[in-house]
Amino acid sequence: MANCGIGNGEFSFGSSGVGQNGLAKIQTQRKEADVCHDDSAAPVKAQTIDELHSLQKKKSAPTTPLTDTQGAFANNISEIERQKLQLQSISASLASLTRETGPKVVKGDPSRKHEAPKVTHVHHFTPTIAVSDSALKFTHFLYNLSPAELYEQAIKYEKGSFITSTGALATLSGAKTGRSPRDKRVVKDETTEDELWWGKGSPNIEMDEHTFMVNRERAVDYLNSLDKVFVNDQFLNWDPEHRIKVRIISARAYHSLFMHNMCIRPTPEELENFGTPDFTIYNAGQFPCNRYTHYMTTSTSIDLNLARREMVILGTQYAGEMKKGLFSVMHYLMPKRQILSLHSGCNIGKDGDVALFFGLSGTGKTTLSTDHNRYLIGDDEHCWSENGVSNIEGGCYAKCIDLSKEKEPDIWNAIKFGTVLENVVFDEHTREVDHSDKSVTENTRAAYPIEYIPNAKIPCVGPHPKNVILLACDAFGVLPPVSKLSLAQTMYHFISGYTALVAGTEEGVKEPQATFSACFGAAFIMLHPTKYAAMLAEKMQKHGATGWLVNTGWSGGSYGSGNRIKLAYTRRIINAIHSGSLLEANYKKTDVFGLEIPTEIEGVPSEILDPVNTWPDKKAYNDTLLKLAGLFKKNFGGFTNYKIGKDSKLTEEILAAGPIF
Ligand SMILES: Nc1ncnc2c1ncn2[C@@H]1O[C@H](COP(=O)(O)OP(=O)(O)O)[C@@H](O)[C@H]1O
Ligand SMILES: C=C(OP(=O)(O)O)C(=O)O
Ligand SMILES: [Ca+2]
Ligand SMILES: [Mn+2]
Repeated sequence: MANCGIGNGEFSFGSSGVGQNGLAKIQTQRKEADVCHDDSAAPVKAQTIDELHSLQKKKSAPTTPLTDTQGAFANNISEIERQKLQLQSISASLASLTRETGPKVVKGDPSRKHEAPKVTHVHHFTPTIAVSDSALKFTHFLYNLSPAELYEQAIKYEKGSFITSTGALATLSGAKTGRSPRDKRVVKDETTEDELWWGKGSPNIEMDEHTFMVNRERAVDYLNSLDKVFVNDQFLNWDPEHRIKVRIISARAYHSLFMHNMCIRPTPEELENFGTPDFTIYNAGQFPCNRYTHYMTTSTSIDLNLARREMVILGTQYAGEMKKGLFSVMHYLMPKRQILSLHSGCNIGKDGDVALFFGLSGTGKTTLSTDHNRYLIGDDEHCWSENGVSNIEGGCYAKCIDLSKEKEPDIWNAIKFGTVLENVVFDEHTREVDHSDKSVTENTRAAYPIEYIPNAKIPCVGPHPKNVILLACDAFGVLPPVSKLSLAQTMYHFISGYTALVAGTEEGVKEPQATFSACFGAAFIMLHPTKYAAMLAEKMQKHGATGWLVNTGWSGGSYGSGNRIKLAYTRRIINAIHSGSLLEANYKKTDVFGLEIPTEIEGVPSEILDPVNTWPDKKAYNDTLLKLAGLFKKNFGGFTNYKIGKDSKLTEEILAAGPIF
């Protein structure tokens, strides 16, 4: 028997018969010969506790197998050389540009002094004596840690980090729980002055190169002053021809795990050959910007410098800034290569039919692209090139407020070990998350690797889209649940980018409010909206894609009196689009917006398909419809002087595709 229970044998407080303070060994009646020995396993091969602990961990397996031609010795040399180059690269990234060349960097956790660092630091063999204290300090960096290592870092060192009952890492993003679009600045230089969209309606608030450098220095000095920083080297874009290498330097394990999940994770082999990143983010979000600095209006600044290929984050820890910041960069880089960048979700059916889901935050991109009957390509950011579509990211970022297992099972099940759960509330003992609790924010989020969705399509690429679905969460409750669009109407609604912003994702939005955001993502586009619109029209035409407008918002009245359209109905509408059955339905045309609406869809009550039926007060409906149409017209006024594409015929058609009243 291997189990020595109390009363069966002996128990003592010392290691020998007599305790250190001389207490006699406690003896039960049993004689020595009867003592039960646990001999079910061989004794550990260690003489000391430290030795025992050293047995627990083994070195990660070499990622590149030793080849016969190179031999172990040759490989060893190149491995040392490779690690030296990596240290130099990271030191260069963290360099102060006004003082010494770059900090002395050491790989590994400074708290684990007894574990010899994997590589010794880079020496700067300068004959001069260091002129600043910062030159004497080492910067420890934790490079592409695994989720388990990042969990330990977060739980040990970051307040507000806990493991939930399903294994996710609950974290707090601090004072900011949504993006800060009014604090996003872009360096205006000779090139970007002409290339980018500036002025009214543009998300690009200008800053000069010098101010960028002031903020960059502030962030770099802050990061170098810390005990350690996290470095992520990862990729964007699943299209191998147009893959972008990104480096994210951050102060929090939370940020490192978030980006581990959201960007494409390199294989060990890809990491060995990573080289110099194409773009670098300095996330010093815990540290504010300095309001005495020119252009700074708050303590928050998210600064993009395209010439330097760098982004600096000060004064916000909301992780979405990093993901959406990189999305802005892609909105600049990809169109230069004739590739259209899209703020859309994307999935593909079993027969290979691809659908895009455009929409602003909270309109349903993540919810509707995550469909148990289809393969998920991505939930938020895509490219459409000559080769078809590709996801930019390696993960999803789902809203969690009121998340239910029944309505969104795949997202629910993705909230497990490795997933970052932001700003949720949980039971202090059971660690069960209450997804209805808005105590911290309404914008609670889960960030998980895309393979946590069981039917993810990996690699995340697909052929040219068949359906282009424009999602609008209409808080006025007057847009039909679904309309079939002509190409001109698709372009009109794409450029308009209408929705009602749902509270939370952007700072300062407490109630849903009507908003127009060009290309369903004006906060992220860098060029004039008509550039993206022209590319979309050209691609839709060339590949014969059908446009649809789906209202995932209110029905039977505006926000406050009506109700949000049931997710189950929206899913059936979307199913009918995917299957092709909706294309064959009977249609009628609505007044004012001139939208083609189906008279019947399987599984959806026919009366809700024309919103006028759902409003008890018909006059209120008509007034609201005209009010919204007026808002559309006013907004589109800003675009009437632009030509879309080479074809002035299309431009005229688009102008005529808006509401008529
Ligand atoms: N009819 C509906 N269609 C889509 N989403 C709905 C609907 N009704 C409620 N929702 C909720 O709205 C939210 C949509 O958010 P999400 O899919 O994350 O938007 P996005 O990815 O576009 O930011 C989810 O919380 C979802 O549960
Ligand atoms: C992360 C965001 O994306 P979305 O809400 O579109 O999923 C955001 O807008 O901050
Ligand atoms: Ca989004
Ligand atoms: Mn989303």
